[in-house]
Amino acid sequence: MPDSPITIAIDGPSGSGKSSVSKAVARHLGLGYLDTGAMYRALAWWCLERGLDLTDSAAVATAARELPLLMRTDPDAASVAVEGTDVTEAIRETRISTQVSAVATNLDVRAELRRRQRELIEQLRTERGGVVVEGRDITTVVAPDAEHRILVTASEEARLARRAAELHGGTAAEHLAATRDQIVRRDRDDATVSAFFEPADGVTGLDTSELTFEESVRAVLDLVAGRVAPPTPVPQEHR
Ligand SMILES: Nc1ncnc2c1ncn2[C@@H]1O[C@H](COP(=O)(O)OP(=O)(O)O)[C@@H](O)[C@H]1O
Ligand SMILES: Nc1ccn([C@H]2C[C@H](O)[C@@H](COP(=O)(O)OP(=O)(O)O)O2)c(=O)n1
Repeated sequence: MPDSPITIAIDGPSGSGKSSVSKAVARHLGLGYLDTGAMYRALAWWCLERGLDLTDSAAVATAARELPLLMRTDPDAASVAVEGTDVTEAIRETRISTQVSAVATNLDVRAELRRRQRELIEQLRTERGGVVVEGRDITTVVAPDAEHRILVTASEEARLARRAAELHGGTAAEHLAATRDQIVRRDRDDATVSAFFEPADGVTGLDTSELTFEESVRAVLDLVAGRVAPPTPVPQEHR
């Protein structure tokens, strides 16, 4: 456990590598791991399970407040359960990936899930010495006071290729086309409620386009250890 609690906040668009890198960093540092995207996905899964229309904002907001969600935050055994059902795999299905933005762009939903995320972060700081928490609005809204704030990015080409390899086992043209909606359209929708393409003031950008997975993990560990200088603040008159 670190001497004093730390929160490492990581944001980024889909396929930038934030989930896999965050989990590896948490494992390496012995911290908790919180995947906030999984919380939005779990809510989408539960709403569909109950036959709710995802465009019915009031009904979905009520579902967010009632959601019986259990996030397991051990990076070696991270899982998500809703009402006692393990949905870790189910929430990764394409039907969820293509519909989750309808839930994630509901502002009442965001308020409720942010409240839960902050509670979990506090709990992990107390009980585990800290947390690596990743999503779209962690560096800016959920945990702007985090000890470390990083925006992981990658070119659209790299993100498409990574997702296509994960989902379809290859980067052939038809795989890339099938993946495009899940990445490009979803990021565009999600970007209407969070800013995750450019690092906010004080947030360090990390472009993983040309890095291997191991290099990305090492780059985050180096930033956290202070081995790489954080970005120089832009003087006021140059902003
Ligand atoms: N340089 C890299 N950094 C991070 N992930 C990479 C890299 N190169 C390839 N990958 C792979 O790309 C995928 C990224 O997926 P994921 O971590 O789920 O991204 P995100 O959470 O941003 O959507 C993983 O399968 C990961 O192993
Ligand atoms: N803090 C967060 C985390 C995720 N979201 C949204 C964005 C996505 O559409 C969904 C699912 O996020 P997730 O990180 O699982 O998606 P990817 O793994 O990057 O494809 O939730 C959000 O709005 N705010």
